[in-house]
Amino acid sequence: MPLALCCMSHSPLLDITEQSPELEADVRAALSAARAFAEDFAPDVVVVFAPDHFNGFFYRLMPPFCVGMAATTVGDYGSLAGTLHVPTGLAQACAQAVLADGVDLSISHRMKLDHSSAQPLRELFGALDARPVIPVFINAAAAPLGPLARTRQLGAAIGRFFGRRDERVLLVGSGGLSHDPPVPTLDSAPAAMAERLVSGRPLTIEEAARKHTGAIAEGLRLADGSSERRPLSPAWDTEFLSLVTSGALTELDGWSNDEIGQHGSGAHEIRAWIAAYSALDAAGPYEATYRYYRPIPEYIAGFAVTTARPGGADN
Ligand SMILES: O=C(O)CCc1cccc(O)c1O
Ligand SMILES: [Fe+2]
Repeated sequence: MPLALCCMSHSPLLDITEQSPELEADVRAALSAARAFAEDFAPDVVVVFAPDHFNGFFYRLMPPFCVGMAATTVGDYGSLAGTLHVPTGLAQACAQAVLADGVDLSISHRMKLDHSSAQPLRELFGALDARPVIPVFINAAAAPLGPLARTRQLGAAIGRFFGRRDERVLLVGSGGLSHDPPVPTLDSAPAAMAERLVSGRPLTIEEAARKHTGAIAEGLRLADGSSERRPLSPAWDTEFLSLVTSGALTELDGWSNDEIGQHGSGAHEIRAWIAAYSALDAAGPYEATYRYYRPIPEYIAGFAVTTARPGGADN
């Protein structure tokens, strides 16, 4: 029953670039607040809702949602590579309960995750395997995407499952908010890259290096105003944060994917937040206990960190 939540944006540029001391200290303080919250809550299990950037999920078989029974991270952009400690029996019971509750999902006994899972686990716990983790993939990069309502229902079903149990569960959502990072799409990628988006072959060393330098260069352009990618949308980000932190989750059902995409291809990652907040919401009213937001072009991210726990309204 005891649930708590921590949602945070991610960006590989947080790890692989050096920014002004002021910016780095500001972001570090927010991540430290999240870490203190997680440590204080001392979860028995962590559910990480995270997208993927064509590192673990490909068009040869692209599910909208997938719960991992066992999982490793690929170490893209120098993020932590290794094996998660997935409580397989609990993950199976969770998947079973979600299916019984009316939301279809896939499962994987060999799930691959990227920086979107590795970064929050490192920031919150210092390691991939410090706590039992159930990874939940939420497709946000590979069109077509379903309606936000289905992501909300997925989160709610997971929240109802844990609401009937005794484990202390930290719900983690990773990604967003507005941002338009240089992630390929099947429609627009050159042939060799499009083939990889389908087959899932590993990036060559040269391709990985180009992706790395390309992301760094894009962050510099976004920060100096010369980028041709979509700008960050602080007003939209703030509206989103107000909705999720106030419990107005069903209002998001009216947000279309076309409109969300106006705020960058990465803006679809708000799905991870919606799933995590909906899981918390399923257990009753909640209150946000921490909220950080800063548009950070240097990181290509409308960068937010929030924590929440049951409370407010009826409590
Ligand atoms: O994996 C990729 O290629 C995209 C990585 C990436 C870059 C900037 C900001 C992000 O939030 C992000 O995820
Ligand atoms: Fe991302």
